[in-house]
Amino acid sequence: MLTVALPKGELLKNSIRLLQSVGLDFSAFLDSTNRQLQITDASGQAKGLLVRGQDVPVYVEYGQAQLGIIGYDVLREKKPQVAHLVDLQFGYCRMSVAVKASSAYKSPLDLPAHGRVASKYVNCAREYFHSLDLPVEIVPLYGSVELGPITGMSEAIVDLVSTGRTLRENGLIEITTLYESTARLIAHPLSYRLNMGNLSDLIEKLRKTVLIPI
Ligand SMILES: Nc1ncnc2c1ncn2[C@@H]1O[C@H](COP(=O)(O)OP(=O)(O)OP(=O)(O)O)[C@@H](O)[C@H]1O
Ligand SMILES: O=P(O)(O)OC[C@H]1O[C@H](OP(=O)(O)OP(=O)(O)O)[C@H](O)[C@@H]1O
Repeated sequence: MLTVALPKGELLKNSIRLLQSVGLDFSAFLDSTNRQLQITDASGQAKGLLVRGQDVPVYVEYGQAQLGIIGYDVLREKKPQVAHLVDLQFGYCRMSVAVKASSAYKSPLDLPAHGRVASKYVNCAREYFHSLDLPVEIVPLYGSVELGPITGMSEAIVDLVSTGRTLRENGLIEITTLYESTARLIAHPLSYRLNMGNLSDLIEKLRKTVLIPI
């Protein structure tokens, strides 16, 4: 039986809707009273694993799940050994550099050499500033990174922006975008190559569903 790793949080609802459109019903994961982390879909065709977004590529890389749904930002940050199959076109956000609106930094190149940049996405942040040849200290945080510049701990942040509301309500502005992100369908490379459990059929159905907006 095929196993699909589904991300908790922001991408869960749309992931479940997408799988429902190809006949796989994991809506039990949306029930707030549910504590089961592994369920079989209502038609008995596939198993679903409910995991933290960052962990989806881990289950897929190790082959415990043949398919997974994950934000492109996580793929950029973790560079897992997985097959990257379909842009699912939901979960839009962008990875941006932001600073205090009142600061004099209008571009990342205005940031002081050896200044601090707080981020949950340390690899993306490090790669970006390296590409600018601007040495900065990356301060790893697990969330609420907007507090970095507010408290004076860092000059800037590298973080996801979707509606822009969090930045606005915390007096920050974006000064550049590193890349845009949407949800992606990923697969365990060997299972994909060997077409385990007729994986290609399901992938094709998902691809078609994405082309016809749900
Ligand atoms: N406004 C948004 N904020 C954060 N992520 C978003 C947003 N919009 C879309 N996404 C996408 O949703 C994914 C999951 O985001 P979510 O906020 O649920 O988890 P997280 O807080 O990044 O991860 P975790 O809670 O596991 O540490 C992101 O990786 C990104 O691709
Ligand atoms: O542009 P917006 O629509 O306001 O969304 C952006 C916010 O959402 C994410 O945080 P999340 O809710 O994942 O919480 P976190 O700070 O714990 O990462 C991200 O880190 C921003 O803080």
